[in-house]
Amino acid sequence: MIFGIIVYLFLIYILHNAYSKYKRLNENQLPGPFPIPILGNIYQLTNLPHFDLTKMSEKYGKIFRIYLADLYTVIVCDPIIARELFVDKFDNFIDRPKIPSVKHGTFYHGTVASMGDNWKNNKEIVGKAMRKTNLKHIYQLLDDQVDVLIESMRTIESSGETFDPRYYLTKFTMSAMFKYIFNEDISKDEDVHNGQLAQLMKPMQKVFKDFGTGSLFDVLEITRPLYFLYLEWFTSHYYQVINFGKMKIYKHLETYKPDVQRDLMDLLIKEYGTETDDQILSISATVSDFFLAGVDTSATSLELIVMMLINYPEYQEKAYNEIKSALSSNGGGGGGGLTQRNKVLLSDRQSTPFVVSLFKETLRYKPISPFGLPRSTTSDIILNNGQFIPKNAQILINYHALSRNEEYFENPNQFDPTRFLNSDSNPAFMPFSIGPRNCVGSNFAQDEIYIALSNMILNFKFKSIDGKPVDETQTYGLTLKPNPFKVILEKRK
Ligand code: HEM
Repeated sequence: MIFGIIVYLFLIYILHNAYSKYKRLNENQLPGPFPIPILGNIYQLTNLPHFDLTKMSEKYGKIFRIYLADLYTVIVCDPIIARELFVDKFDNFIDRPKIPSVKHGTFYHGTVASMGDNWKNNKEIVGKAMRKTNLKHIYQLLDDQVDVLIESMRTIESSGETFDPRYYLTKFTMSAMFKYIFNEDISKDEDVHNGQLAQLMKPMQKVFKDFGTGSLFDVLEITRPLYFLYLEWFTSHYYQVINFGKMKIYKHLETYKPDVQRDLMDLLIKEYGTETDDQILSISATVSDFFLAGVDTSATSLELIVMMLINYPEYQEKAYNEIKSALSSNGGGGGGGLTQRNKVLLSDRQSTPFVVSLFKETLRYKPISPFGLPRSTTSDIILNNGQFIPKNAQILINYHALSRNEEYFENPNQFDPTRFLNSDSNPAFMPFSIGPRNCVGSNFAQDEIYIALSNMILNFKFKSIDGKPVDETQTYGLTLKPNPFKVILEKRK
């Protein structure tokens, strides 16, 4: 009897689920592959979904829909459409999907997870705080952190050991963020596996894993409420990151003076206030956003550039020669007088366009973030071409498809940094997204990556440990990482 009822309810559920996927939403609804009840189109995706979805766009066009289980998801593979959505019709695409993993931990506080007018308010506060810290202070802090990185590399080189780019570059971006937000120095000897770096790094890695792989329970409507409770009651890593931020707020408050701004935390305290739990959560969620969105992204970009420098030694030499000649002609700027400086500064960027192009081409050729962060529609909407997108649809930009689009890039499957030398901008190159909700840390990221990369190239030649090219395969996750590899460092004379 009970078994019969369960089977009956299950059949009703399947029928209802199928109906919700097969019913006609609008006469101009988006095309897309056939979804099955419950799983939708998940069964058509492999562990490299950005490739699968690029392939699908050959059949369904520049914009199409898939069902990730029950979540109606729009895949955008064209820069003009991306602009229409994220710039021209921005207000309709302002939100993030209201799924348990977005709500969990922050309850839609902070920058990444907030929605609508709350997001606008948060963005204004964070933008203001970042503009104020984006003065001389940030240049000095990046400079100091690069010194620590180069010193560690020198020690490795002189001891004959191999260099582990993931470990040291993550430590570099993590230390830069510690200095920027908390005004704290991380010493050369501190380990990412012990001490306070580890206190934050370990739970962050678990959060990346959860977000990166995604969960079926997040996208199945029937399991969402229980999944949210599971995340809240039985997982602790997101709260460890949030609580780390809270602990730092209280520590800051012990010495806080409203008219002195030591770091980003002081500015966030000033802008949000700390009288209510809500304000404290807003600050700690913002801090957690910066660590989660800004450490791994920059470290992975640097790791990928090092990989490309090894695999394309001719570009490594070209970059080195460009830096050397920029330092000779700009020699006095760093206090070196007539002698050549032995350190690259952010002010050298103008004189080293090839190094900048190397960074851009790596982000194009190997986008680190396959779909950026998902957006969600606030209402039904008709696009310029008449196509219909329903309310609460998830929107994903397929960055891989954009960067391999022949309409915008000649020989898109070729790694060629020179393509960015003569063109200031390409509408399909948007690694930091576009429109008012693009990456708030894009300037910070570009400064940090430039200063680390150029000084590494100036000081060392990178080689693979077996003389062969490094395997360029990337593993899918929140960021697309290469398989771990080690590097032989050769000191430049
Ligand atoms: C190479 C490095 C980076 C890349 C490629 C990158 C890319 C992105 C992308 C694609 C988005 C999604 C924007 C959207 O919804 O359309 C984003 C959002 C964000 N990024 Fe970055 N990012 C990088 C580094 C950073 C850094 C260093 C920080 C912090 C200093 C940061 C902080 C954020 C935040 C807070 C958001 C959420 C913005 C919002 O919801 O308003 N990112 N980033």
